[in-house]
Amino acid sequence: MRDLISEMAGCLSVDELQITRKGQALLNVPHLSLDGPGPTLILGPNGAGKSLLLRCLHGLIVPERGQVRQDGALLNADHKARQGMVFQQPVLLRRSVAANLDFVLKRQGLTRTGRKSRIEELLAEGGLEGKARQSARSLSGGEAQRLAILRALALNPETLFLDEPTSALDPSATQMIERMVQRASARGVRIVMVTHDIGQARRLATDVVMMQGGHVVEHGVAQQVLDTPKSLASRRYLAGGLVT
Ligand SMILES: Nc1ncnc2c1ncn2[C@@H]1O[C@H](COP(=O)(O)OP(=O)(O)OP(=O)(O)O)[C@@H](O)[C@H]1O
Repeated sequence: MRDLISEMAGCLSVDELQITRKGQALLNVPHLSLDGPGPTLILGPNGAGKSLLLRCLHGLIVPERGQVRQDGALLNADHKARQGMVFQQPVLLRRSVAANLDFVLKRQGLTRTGRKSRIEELLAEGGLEGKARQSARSLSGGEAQRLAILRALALNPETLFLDEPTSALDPSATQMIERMVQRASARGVRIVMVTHDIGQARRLATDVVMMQGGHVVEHGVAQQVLDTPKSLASRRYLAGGLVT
């Protein structure tokens, strides 16, 4: 089963990735391969380059050097169309909850009836039944983030990138998002998620990428990285120490 899920989700990798601004190296990743069976969580201090890496993997930023590959092929428009991204602040249309979902479902060419039943399914998945007609802008922070995730999932992505999706949410709202992430992962969606929440990494991750200063300082099985980190930077970060 693990092999099957891994095969479904494919392999995302980067080689010789470099981003510099004004002569300063912001990201320098010689190689990283994300091909584990479950969620990858990316951790590290502020400014470590986590969001930049996520944006490169999603093709939002084109690095001046290096390559991003999906299943060995250079990341292309087809790959990107099968990726979804959710940001820390949900970006929603000034429309109803249902219309936000309908907007993306129309791109899949579903009939009106098909879209209606898919919207119902998605609302149930996100615990937003009864909110279909409510303005998306009037949702609570947790509800809005769930809608943002549903909108990304509506396109049946192979890979879902999440950049600190729960950093502004309370524990119960966070738990709802984590369950959505776990269910998506169990359905074979590759999850790549940035977090500062070490407990969240323990709850969700199969593998953990630790970053510092634009470098991947460690990547391995979640429990090993979190319990017995090899690098000093990881040990300091996980101990809550100052990482410079
Ligand atoms: N467009 C840009 N121009 C110049 N510098 C940038 C740009 N985007 C990011 N940076 C810098 O790159 C570094 C890494 O930023 P990034 O947002 O990836 O960090 P992060 O690990 O996600 O941090 P945080 O946990 O605070 O969100 C930071 O020093 C940031 O200021």
